Amino acid sequence: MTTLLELDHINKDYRIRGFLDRSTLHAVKDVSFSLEVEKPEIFTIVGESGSGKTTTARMILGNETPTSGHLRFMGEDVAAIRSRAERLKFMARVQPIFQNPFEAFNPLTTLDYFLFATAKRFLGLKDQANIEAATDRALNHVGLSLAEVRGRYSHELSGGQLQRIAVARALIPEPKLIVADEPVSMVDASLRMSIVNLFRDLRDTLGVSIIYITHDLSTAYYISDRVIIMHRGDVVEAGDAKTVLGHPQHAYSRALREAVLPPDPVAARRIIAQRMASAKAAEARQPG
Ligand SMILES: Nc1ncnc2c1ncn2[C@@H]1O[C@H](COP(=O)(O)OP(=O)(O)OP(=O)(O)O)[C@@H](O)[C@H]1O
Repeated sequence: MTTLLELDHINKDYRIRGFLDRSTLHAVKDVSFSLEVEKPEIFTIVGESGSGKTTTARMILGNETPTSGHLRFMGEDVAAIRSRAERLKFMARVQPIFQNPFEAFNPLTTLDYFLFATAKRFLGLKDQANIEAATDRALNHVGLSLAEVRGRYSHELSGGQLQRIAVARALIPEPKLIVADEPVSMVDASLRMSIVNLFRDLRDTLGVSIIYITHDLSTAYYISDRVIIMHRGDVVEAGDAKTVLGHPQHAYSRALREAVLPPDPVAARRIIAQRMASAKAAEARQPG
């Protein structure tokens, strides 16, 4: 087996400068996991707001450097990538998909422009026919074609369609890993499943692995192969998705599963804290 991605005891601290003092925020604490080339999978990171999911994603994408630990992609330490050429090669193989597809595309420019620019930058293509062929191929993987997208602006499409195009853009460089940070939270509820189903198709047809970051347990349960649950920077549970999400062991994971969380993060956090307190109280009442 060849290791695609390895997080080896990763920590990320931020120095917080207060009015009078400084403190350290441990955003990610001792996270370790790895993905294999030969076994493409949907690896999901679940947690509420502030649990360290995005920081972990940013480190995997090479946009943040771990405070300690090693993050390796295809055996190479990501923090050691220095040259522009090496960086471009890494970026082609590890592609991001972000939460808000409307922010991903400049509203004043047609969508095909971005797709062509990606093909030129990462595939080094110069000939327009080749650029268009690569773009069309990527769009076909998400159920679209260049003919449907050509000349259109982001405001002409729905969030769901636009997120599909964002997935197509990520596919153009032929990545081995996609890091999707809350990719469906701004998409209409009725279209969420179709986007996550797409991830499953990409895993199976293209052999691409996906790090799926979400606070949505239902899509996580439905598509994930493996899952880790993060809480305040710690991995509190890890393993096969159906086992972890179906039979959560940790009080926080159980609270997450049982909570039907409101969209307001403060209210969601309050509910989780209440449920954890009652779970702890129930555990304390258990004899032995
Ligand atoms: N650049 C930064 N400087 C200081 N603190 C940061 C920075 N980035 C993140 N943090 C803090 O690190 C913690 C983890 O944040 P992170 O964004 O990784 O969580 P998250 O689970 O992705 O939440 P969300 O879904 O809200 O993005 C939070 O307390 C956050 O405020």
